[in-house]
Amino acid sequence: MLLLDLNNIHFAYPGLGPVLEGASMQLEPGQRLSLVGPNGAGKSTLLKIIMGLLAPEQGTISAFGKTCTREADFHEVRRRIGFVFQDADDQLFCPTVAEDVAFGPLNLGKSKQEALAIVDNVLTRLGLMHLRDRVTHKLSGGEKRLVTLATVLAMEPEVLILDEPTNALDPENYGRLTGILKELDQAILLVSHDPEFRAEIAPDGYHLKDRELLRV
Ligand SMILES: Nc1ncnc2c1ncn2[C@@H]1O[C@H](COP(=O)(O)OP(=O)(O)OP(=O)(O)O)[C@@H](O)[C@H]1O
Repeated sequence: MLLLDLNNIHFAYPGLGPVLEGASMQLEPGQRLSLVGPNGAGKSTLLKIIMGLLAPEQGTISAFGKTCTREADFHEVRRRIGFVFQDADDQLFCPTVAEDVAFGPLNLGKSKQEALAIVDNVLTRLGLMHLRDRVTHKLSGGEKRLVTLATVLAMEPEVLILDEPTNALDPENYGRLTGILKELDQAILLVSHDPEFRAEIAPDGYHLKDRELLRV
């Protein structure tokens, strides 16, 4: 079963020229793919289409073997795909790190005790226990990036989508991130302008060029 199967996607923002014209891509279980292309090519737009935040004018999106058409279909997609946004501030909104990491599991119906166990488990795995009780908005940019990844992993997603995950990371935290990603079993789709990072995590993938996706 394909985790993601996009076929012939066409998309334009209202009143503007086309961003995607016949884009197709597939993601298989355990696969790690990168998505590259110049600034403004439409990478973030494509990720938003996958998550059902933008609707294509033409084409089909299947996730986990099911065609997604209605908004309700994408609720399941958003539960099963963990999306790490480009800007951590869009994703962290609780007073403390522990509360931010617990938010997703609590939302999925876990008890307070279960959620706290998940918080300690995920933060320990990522080597971030020292940040557990810190005030989220006072963290550094790099710390926020890693905490964002913790909030996403706490929900045990089946696929991870990472938009420029190495932004704001110093060499130590860059190394920590690559170490974490290599350990994960989840399929990964990552957008990154960093060739060293792509070579390490997802050397294969798609190039978004002339509004289409080419396998590279
Ligand atoms: N909400 C919007 N309304 C109108 N146009 C938009 C909107 N969001 C993006 N665009 C335009 O759509 C095109 C694709 O943008 P997108 O953000 O998907 O590119 P990208 O490949 O992710 O770029 P980058 O590498 O700079 O992050 C750009 O020309 C951008 O200006």
